[in-house]
Amino acid sequence: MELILKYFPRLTEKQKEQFAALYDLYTDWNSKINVISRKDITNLYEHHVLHSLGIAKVINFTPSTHVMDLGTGGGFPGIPLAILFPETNFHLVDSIGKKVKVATEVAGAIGLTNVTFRHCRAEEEKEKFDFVVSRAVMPLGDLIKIIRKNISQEQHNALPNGLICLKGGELGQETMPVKHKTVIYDLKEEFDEDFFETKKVVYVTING
Ligand SMILES: C[S@@+](CC[C@H](N)C(=O)[O-])C[C@H]1O[C@@H](n2cnc3c(N)ncnc32)[C@H](O)[C@@H]1O
Repeated sequence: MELILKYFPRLTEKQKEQFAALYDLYTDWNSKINVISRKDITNLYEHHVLHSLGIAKVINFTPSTHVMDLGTGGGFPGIPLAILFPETNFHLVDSIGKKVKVATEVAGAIGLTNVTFRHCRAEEEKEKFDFVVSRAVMPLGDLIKIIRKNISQEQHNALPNGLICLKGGELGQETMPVKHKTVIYDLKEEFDEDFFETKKVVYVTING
């Protein structure tokens, strides 16, 4: 939890309480329904919460922005982002119902009111959003094909609408989209911990 304050020092008391509550909630839910590797639960704040918040080092979502988290699993990056941006709306989608249940239960327990959930394949989701965020779901090219239909034309943010994903060191093997403006941010520039040495945020403009 101190780790989150190290990089996001201006949290409100409510946000601090919400972040602090995640440890017990995820430890409990993860023992029943596996949403993160069991060995990794002690690294929850570094590997999952702070990693999710890497997106906030790239963009400050304006209030009433609509964001879809594609393949949210137990709620990453959607839940940490929803805590950090309480006036932004997050729609968390996953094709596995029991994972959506964990995300729903955690969000309910900490009183998040800016999140909605849907158990479906993202291919079936027809709503429009300003941004789609995603971590560890599928290669960039496949993501772009699926979410092109979901990106709204109306712009409300400093960056044009598009896709923002968290990627690991495997990025070298991924084909970069040729038709879309793409910017890669190194999280090692933002966070000192070794875990972030190879971690990137990839931002792809769609309808910019
Ligand atoms: C490796 S997990 C990552 C979960 C979460 N984003 C995280 O980082 O902890 C990938 C998730 O993507 C979901 N997924 C894969 N393809 C999907 C699709 N087409 N539509 C919705 N969810 C999908 C899977 O059900 C799974 O929960």
